[in-house]
Amino acid sequence: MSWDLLWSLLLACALVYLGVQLVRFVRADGDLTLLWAEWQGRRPEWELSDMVVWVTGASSGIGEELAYQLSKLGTSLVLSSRKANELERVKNKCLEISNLKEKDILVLPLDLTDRSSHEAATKRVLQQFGQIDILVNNGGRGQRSLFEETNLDVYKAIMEINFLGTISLTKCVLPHMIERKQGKIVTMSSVMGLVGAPLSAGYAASKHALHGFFNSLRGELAKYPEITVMLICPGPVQSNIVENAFCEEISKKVENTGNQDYKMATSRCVRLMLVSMANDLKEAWISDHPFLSFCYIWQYAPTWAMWLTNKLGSRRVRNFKSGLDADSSYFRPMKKKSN
Ligand SMILES: NC(=O)c1ccc[n+]([C@@H]2O[C@H](COP(=O)([O-])OP(=O)(O)OC[C@H]3O[C@@H](n4cnc5c(N)ncnc54)[C@H](O)[C@@H]3O)[C@@H](O)[C@H]2O)c1
Repeated sequence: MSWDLLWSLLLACALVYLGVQLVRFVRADGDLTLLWAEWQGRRPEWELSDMVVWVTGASSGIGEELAYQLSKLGTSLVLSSRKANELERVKNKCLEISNLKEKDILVLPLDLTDRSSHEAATKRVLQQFGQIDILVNNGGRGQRSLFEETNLDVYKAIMEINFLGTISLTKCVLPHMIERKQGKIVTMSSVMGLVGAPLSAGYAASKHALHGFFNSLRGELAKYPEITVMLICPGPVQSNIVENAFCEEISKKVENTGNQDYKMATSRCVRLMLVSMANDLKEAWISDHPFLSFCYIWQYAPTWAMWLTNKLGSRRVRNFKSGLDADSSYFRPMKKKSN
């Protein structure tokens, strides 16, 4: 074989390899550490069964799906949110689809804003299971309104739920994890904890606050290497988040919740959360493109990202002002992975 032929073959192989990597990157729905963990890392099925997991916001959306996927892994569950009936519904479905028994699932209604109740709730969980291996701080609310038109009470309320409620529950559970020198504190942030976007200033602020808080707390816990502090940052995911979002006034509801087809399937988001938990990832970005690439641009070229945000954001605001769903008119439904 001549050298020319050999070089051509090598070049062709290299191009195919680069092509495959490019396609992988374009189809990616997680950051690079997460994709690596999914490909080569520990399986949730090996790591998470037999644990006790406390999920807040378990009555709908991501928290509800998390309860289902965890139940199939055999984890004991504590299901919390404000809505007892909905939690019972989720519990019954968990019992139906898994081998868990009645005693393995505790329904524990809890309001994140009622901070004085968090200590007693923690005691109740310990009384039932004797331990908490994972706390998933998932409960939260979105916001969709312009700053100029939004009452300050809305910003106060969103910080009470998404930030103060989350750190209050963490403060109650952490001493128990420290005593055992092990545990995982998994907090639901968002792509909006990494970037900003018009109409969501209060929501983005509450999620950015979680990053500042938990990234600092992780340092304080460095002497307990078996305690992991994790931040999960999903892009748009199918759930009730828009329906439940705050608007200009506390009592007002979002008028047009729009079409959810373009969003990531809830089951896929939760599968990637489980992979992140099994592999102790400190931060995981879970999102389809273009939101995922937006996170990279925001990190590496913030000024360009902000220029882009202004371009795309002004259309978002226009949609919102004309009564359309702010987002869905941007995106064509994309073919999605379901798990
Ligand atoms: N769906 C998305 O596009 C998306 C993207 C990024 C991050 N998130 C985050 O995921 C988490 C779950 O949201 P979701 O999308 O499933 O929305 P969702 O509205 O379907 O679920 C929110 C859950 O939080 C609970 N909750 C709300 N206020 C509460 C309170 N005061 N006390 C206790 N529980 C309360 C609700 O009852 C519900 O169970 C939230 O923290 C949200 O910010 C969602």
